Amino acid sequence: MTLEDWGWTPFFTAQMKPWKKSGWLPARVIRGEKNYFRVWTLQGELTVRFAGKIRHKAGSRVDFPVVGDWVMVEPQSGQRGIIHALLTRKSSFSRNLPGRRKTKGQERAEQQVIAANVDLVFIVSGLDRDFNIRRIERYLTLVSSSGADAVVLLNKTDLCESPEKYKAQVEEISGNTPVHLFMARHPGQLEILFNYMQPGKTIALLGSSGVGKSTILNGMLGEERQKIGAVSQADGKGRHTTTHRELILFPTGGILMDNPGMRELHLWGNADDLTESFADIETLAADCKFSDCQHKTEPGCAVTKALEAGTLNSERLVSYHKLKNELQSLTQQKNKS
Ligand SMILES: Nc1nc2c(ncn2[C@@H]2O[C@H](COP(=O)(O)OP(=O)(O)OP(=O)(O)O)[C@@H](O)[C@H]2O)c(=O)[nH]1
Ligand SMILES: [Zn+2]
Repeated sequence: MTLEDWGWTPFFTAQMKPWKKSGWLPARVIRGEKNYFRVWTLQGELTVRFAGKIRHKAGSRVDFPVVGDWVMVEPQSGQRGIIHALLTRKSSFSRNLPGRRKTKGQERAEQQVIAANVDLVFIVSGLDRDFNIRRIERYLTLVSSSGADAVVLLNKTDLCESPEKYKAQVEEISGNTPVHLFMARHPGQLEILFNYMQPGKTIALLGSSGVGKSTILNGMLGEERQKIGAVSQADGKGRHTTTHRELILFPTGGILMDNPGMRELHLWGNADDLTESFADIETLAADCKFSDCQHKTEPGCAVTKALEAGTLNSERLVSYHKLKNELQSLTQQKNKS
């Protein structure tokens, strides 16, 4: 196993310089427990703690390692070690923890990093009652602010009469993001996902509870075990509701992040993050008469014009305004804190 198999790239090599002679090892966080982390290094898996002095220096939660992070570890005896530094993240996946901290009675925005250095996110949505285009829009915005790429999986096609219609609806808003119809219960379909797996590439699944993330993950793990001829593992019953995040290295190449259902989806980012997920509206906005047009009642608004012409869906515009408000008020809260 090489560092590259675990996602190491020149981006991280460039950050290693100060520690070249330290004897510390680059390590990827594969699991975080309350007081320790499991990391992978070229010397195998280690159980490590966060050095006290960094813990003291770390100003906010953002500076604490999370699953997917690369850290510098001082190895110790007994497969243990100490984390001395956190390498800058290539991408990070955050949410806002609203109302967790108060400053002078005011709610303060607090960023919680959930996962780091994810390259690709499968946004999973069920084609049963769960389907909600506005939620997909929200997930697309969230992934876009993380710096990762996205793929939309519309799962449970067997429970839907006209899956193609939903696919077309999502393609209308997804820009360059690929959209696939999917049936997690059908093993033959997993190939669609394996096509995205590559050595060193970290993939995460995102979607509300019950959309089929665990089913997909178990399917992929099962298939992987068959591919490498491994005996089915002790947890052969299949895993149920996931309770922690961890990275799973596929011996045939690629890393999958097991991610618990994200129920609270509070965005973290700023209004610029909508540029990608709402490229259609942003493009129209370039033709508005006023550069600070809010696309509400202003004259010469190209967005309102598209709405009247029926080329822009009104619900999509409502969703845009809502997400924009949310991101703007988050920026205000951040500036206060
Ligand atoms: N009919 C049908 N059911 C599916 C499909 N994929 C998953 N399911 C079922 O949907 C239910 C929820 O699936 P899970 O894989 O547990 O969903 P999850 O997203 O991991 O949920 P959390 O762990 O709560 O986040 C299970 O009963 C699955 O068997 C599918 O393609 N078709
Ligand atoms: Zn406008």
